[in-house]
Amino acid sequence: MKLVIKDLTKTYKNGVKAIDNLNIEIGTGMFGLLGPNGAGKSSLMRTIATLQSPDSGSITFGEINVLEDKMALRKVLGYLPQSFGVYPKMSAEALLDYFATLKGVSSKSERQALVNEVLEITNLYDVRKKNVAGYSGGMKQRFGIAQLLLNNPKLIIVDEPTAGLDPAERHRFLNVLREVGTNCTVIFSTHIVEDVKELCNEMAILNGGRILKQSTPSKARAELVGKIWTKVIDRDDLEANEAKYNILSSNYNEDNSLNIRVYANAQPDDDFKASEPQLDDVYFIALKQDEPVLS
Ligand SMILES: Nc1ncnc2c1ncn2[C@@H]1O[C@H](COP(=O)(O)OP(=O)(O)OP(=O)(O)O)[C@@H](O)[C@H]1O
Repeated sequence: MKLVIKDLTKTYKNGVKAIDNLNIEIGTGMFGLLGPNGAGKSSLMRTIATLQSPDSGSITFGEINVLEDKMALRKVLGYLPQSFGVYPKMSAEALLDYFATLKGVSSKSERQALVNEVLEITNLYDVRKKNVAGYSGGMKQRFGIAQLLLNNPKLIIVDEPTAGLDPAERHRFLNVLREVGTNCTVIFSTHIVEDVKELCNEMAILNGGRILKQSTPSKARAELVGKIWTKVIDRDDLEANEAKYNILSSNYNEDNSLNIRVYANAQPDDDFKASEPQLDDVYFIALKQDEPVLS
């Protein structure tokens, strides 16, 4: 099923235009929505999840007119918000059983089978008897996925789920999401380029409430072949180089020199070496091209 968003706009009461005439089509699979803080990711996700209304535009998911038939969308939606709030002192197993009851699964044995299944998928089965309130950040995020899987969603929205997770927990979380995302539409928002690289078959870069680019990670990188150049410079020369070249990023080397990555259609000068394009380059170029031109 395809999610189609047309001419979507949302301005908050304080005058901030968080979504600005946004158009996008998202098909089955893992879709990464990449953007810096304040880009409008949460606003877009909350709007798709029917938790807030836009000023104008349309959203359809398959046959469902999302803005007009909110209940129909909610039946097929699994949503993990950026912060889930406070958990009661209940075991994961008991809490999931309670959620399943709320979702209308009245048979105890059916609930048990369902709860066990989602605990297995999210790798929480061994810790099912522990209080969710005492779970680590990563376990809580996986629990968030377990609860949304209870109603077998066709559209899953997860808002910056890896923020604040340590590398091992992040890895475990991404593995769970990868498994979940094989036969439905998963929209995953993040400001971490690496998340998209590891997980998503489609991606879009969002800033200022607009889609700057939509592509696949590999296509987006392929477009930059022959256009990314690196050079080692003295750290004191950064400003001079910034004035001369289109620098995308710079990293310190052990000897305190800097490795700069530059975007240019041809080798800027003899000291530059061609470099294989990375997804970070795609992201930084999209954001740079979106910067207002100062006069
Ligand atoms: N309820 C609100 N009222 C007013 N302004 C808001 C509200 N929610 C978000 N904003 C503003 O809208 C813009 C987009 O915010 P949003 O939270 O959608 O971005 P984001 O990409 O999810 O960023 P972050 O990663 O920081 O959550 C920001 O300028 C933010 O300050």
